[in-house]
Amino acid sequence: MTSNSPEVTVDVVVIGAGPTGENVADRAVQGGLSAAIVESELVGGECSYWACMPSKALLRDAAALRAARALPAAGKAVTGDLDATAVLARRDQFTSGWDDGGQVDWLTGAGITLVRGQGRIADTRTVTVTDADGTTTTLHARHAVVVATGSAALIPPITGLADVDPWTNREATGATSIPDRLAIIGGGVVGAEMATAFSALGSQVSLVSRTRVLPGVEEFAGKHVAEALEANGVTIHTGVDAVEARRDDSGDVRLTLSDDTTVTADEVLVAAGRTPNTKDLGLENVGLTPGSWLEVDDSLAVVSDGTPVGDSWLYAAGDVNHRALLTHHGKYQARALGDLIVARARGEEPDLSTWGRHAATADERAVTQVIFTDPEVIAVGHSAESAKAAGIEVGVVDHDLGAVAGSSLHADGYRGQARMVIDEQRNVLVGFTAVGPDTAELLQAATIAVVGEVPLDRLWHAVPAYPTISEIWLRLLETAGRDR
Ligand SMILES: Cc1cc2nc3c(=O)[nH]c(=O)nc-3n(C[C@H](O)[C@H](O)[C@H](O)COP(=O)(O)OP(=O)(O)OC[C@H]3O[C@@H](n4cnc5c(N)ncnc54)[C@H](O)[C@@H]3O)c2cc1C
Ligand SMILES: NC(=O)c1ccc[n+]([C@@H]2O[C@H](COP(=O)([O-])OP(=O)(O)OC[C@H]3O[C@@H](n4cnc5c(N)ncnc54)[C@H](O)[C@@H]3O)[C@@H](O)[C@H]2O)c1
Repeated sequence: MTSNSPEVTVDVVVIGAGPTGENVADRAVQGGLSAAIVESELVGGECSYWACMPSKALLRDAAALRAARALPAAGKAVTGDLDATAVLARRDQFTSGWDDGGQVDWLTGAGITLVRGQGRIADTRTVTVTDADGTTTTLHARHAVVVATGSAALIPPITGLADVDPWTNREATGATSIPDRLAIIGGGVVGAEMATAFSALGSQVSLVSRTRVLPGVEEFAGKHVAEALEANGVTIHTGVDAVEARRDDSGDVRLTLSDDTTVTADEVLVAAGRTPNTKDLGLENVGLTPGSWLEVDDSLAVVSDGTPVGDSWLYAAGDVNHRALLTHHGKYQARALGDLIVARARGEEPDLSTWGRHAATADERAVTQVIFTDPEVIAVGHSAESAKAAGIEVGVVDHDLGAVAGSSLHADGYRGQARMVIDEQRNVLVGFTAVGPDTAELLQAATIAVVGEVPLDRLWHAVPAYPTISEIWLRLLETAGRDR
């Protein structure tokens, strides 16, 4: 840093302008504080350009086509295959051609100062930002520094993998053409969604996973997705690791699996989990370990050995704190945290009670997720297994989602399943999972039931309209029985 490098003092400095960082800064400004946000790549973060939005744009046309083909007359009206070029062009619209001008306009309009460059924590409440020209700006925060730097694809230590130029989520969501053969390492959410997308767009997909498909959700949901992927021509290898990768002279990638099987492909996508963006963040300057996830307390203050760093000036939200690697949970944390920083700046005590204004209670009790595979998976709160592990007296109620009038009207041969996980002592829902075509929009009803801790007796009065897929609620309640 040179002596004449710019110095700026604001109330709050946020490092990382992904969905989380943008929302923390916005809440702080709405609360009357000044905020600067530091971004080394594109304002909008991974979600806007290489994750949620482009991946869903790659999936949407195929989902619409499937829905039409599940009906006899509409199916007859649909001829031909998906136009992959048109799908990629629509994806480009959603990423604005990887130009963040629109999001920068939003930031500016919200009264947030954008500082472009790599942010590093230099000292207590001090962040240095080095831009592409090497110029360093020093930002001083009167109240708080928030780390919202997100995560990147984890590249596992597989022999030869780095040498085959593997795709990560960035190359997959930004693909400019569809490979004839795509091998995917990882059967989690990214692997399953990208297998759905690329198989529909014309790739011959091989999915390799150490675990079952979608290990993070109830087993029945992953099973439905795996069966559908196989029915769509995806070859699935579960219970195996990819142990070696080589690209031969013809350009083919050969993956050797732990059961000695070989998978040959044109490209290999690594979807084996995430690593925190904390390697080059100056964590060592405040006694933290570079490259680690940032552990936080209930106020989202970064802790080291269980104790907040300094006097709780350093916070972490979004993927980087590893609570729930989902955009909407990062934004939820951001709203609580932005308001908490404002409260503390005003000398007010934050409300960190369960479901209190400044507590991110849903991260523990009601994480919500939609997995946009074929069929879709929705989940909120506990699975049966996680509820048992949490010491809850669990009641599990399952029902065939296809055996509902609304489902049978929705699509011929509709297949799916739904599960309620009940806390028997309190007679409330603590978890809900469903798998089936077009279930995404059912999730919020379940979320309200879980977050509202609505007694099952009262849920009987939430009358689902006939004939909708939501009638699954009535079927589940009937299966659970009214005299509980
Ligand atoms: C393929 C894929 C699909 C996904 N789909 C969904 C989905 O459908 N729904 C969903 O809810 N979630 C989805 N996710 C997860 C979602 O993308 C993340 O949870 C979300 O992006 C996290 O937001 P964030 O703001 O914490 O971090 P990010 O979006 O990663 O943003 C962090 C920002 O910080 C910047 N940054 C990092 N380090 C520095 C530094 N030192 N200085 C300055 N700037 C820095 C980065 O450039 C980035 O812009 C998906 C993920 C993947 C990989
Ligand atoms: N729709 C959504 O909400 C959505 C979509 C995509 C991603 N995401 C989020 O992004 C995060 C990352 O997703 P992800 O799929 O990368 O990670 P993940 O942790 O969900 O799954 C990783 C998978 O890779 C497997 N694996 C790891 N190393 C392996 C190896 N060497 N060989 C074979 N298999 C291996 C694991 O067993 C696991 O099945 C998730 O937490 C998810 O919440 C969300």
